[in-house]
Amino acid sequence: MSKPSTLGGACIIASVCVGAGMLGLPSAGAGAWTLWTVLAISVTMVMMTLSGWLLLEALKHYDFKVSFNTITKDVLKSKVNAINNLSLYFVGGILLYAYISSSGMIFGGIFDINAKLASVLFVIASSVFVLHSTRAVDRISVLLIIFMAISFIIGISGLATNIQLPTLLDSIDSQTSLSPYALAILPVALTSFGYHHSVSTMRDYYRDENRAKNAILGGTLIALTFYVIWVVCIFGNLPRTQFGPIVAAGGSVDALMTALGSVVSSNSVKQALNIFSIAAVVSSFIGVGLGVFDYLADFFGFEDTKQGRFKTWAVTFIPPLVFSLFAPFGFVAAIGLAGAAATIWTCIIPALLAKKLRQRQPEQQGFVVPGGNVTIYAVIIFGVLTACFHLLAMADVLPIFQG
Ligand SMILES: N[C@@H](Cc1ccccc1)C(=O)O
Repeated sequence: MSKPSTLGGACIIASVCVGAGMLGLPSAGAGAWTLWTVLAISVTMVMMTLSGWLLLEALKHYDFKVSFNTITKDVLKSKVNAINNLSLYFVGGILLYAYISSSGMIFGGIFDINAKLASVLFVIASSVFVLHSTRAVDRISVLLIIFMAISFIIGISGLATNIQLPTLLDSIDSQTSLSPYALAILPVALTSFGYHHSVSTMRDYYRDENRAKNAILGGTLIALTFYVIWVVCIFGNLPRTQFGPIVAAGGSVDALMTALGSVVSSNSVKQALNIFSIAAVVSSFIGVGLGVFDYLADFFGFEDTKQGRFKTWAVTFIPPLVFSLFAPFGFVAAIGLAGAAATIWTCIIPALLAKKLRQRQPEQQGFVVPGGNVTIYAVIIFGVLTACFHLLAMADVLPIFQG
């Protein structure tokens, strides 16, 4: 059998990364604008790659099939593992919540119905695939990814040819200092580079840490490339001053698309961007939904029968739906909150695992992340600060861009 290619694994990691975070980046970065946003996402990419590598290094002491859950329980004990699991579930739940809220607004607008009714109909229609089987999700995902790829290319090339340098660099409004806004991007950027539940899958896929390491780096590099193109194309077309209504709408995807629609003259580019955003929301909803579904089925011990799957469906989708109907609080805020929680299992726990295992076995063989303890502390500090930035932004302590 031929060995799996590094590029294949890199694409898997990139497709796990690309999702809600990417859709939230333009609104989260509007305050800091192009240069600071690109800097913030680049720093995040480096830290999130290192944290994935630290998890990989920790896993090398175990069997290829060993998962995140098992290693955390073994090295850091049950209490920390419970926190790890809780934050994993929380991130899945809040991402579903964000998708349900934005799909309600998108489809409510398209079909001219109430957004809440649209959310309910969206959940029923899309979660059917998850309820049916992983195979159904696999099929529909391929279709959605084809739609996404084509519409992304058309939409982005339409935007790219229309980039205005003064808009991109915000040189008209050079008086305002943009740097204080850069901190608020980090939680959303952290979400956009979250892939860490797939690290053990990658290791088992290659059965070689060094190749898995390259696939992870390749994946985060592909994601970074997408994000930079995405942000530059949007910031080069939509002036910073026009982000006011988008920020006021909580950075929702449909508000972003409406604003883009007003500055893009080509109808086909407008349509392509709309199709892209819908396909991105639906595919991420189904992808994250399947992850949470499998996780909860295992957690509650629900069987893989019709009745069992229905129970799992209910615990997976009803809580985020109910929250989005009764407590809507904005897309970007939800994505940032996901980042603040994800930092636990994407930065802090991987660094602690590697640290503990380096102490346990000072004579290290095989894959070791470069930089010694400096890398470990840098990842932990980055993770803690990112969570703090989100909490500070929520408490109105960090400057928030209002447009
Ligand atoms: N990166 C994913 C979400 C995610 C976060 C954390 C871990 C795994 C996945 C997205 O932006 O949609």
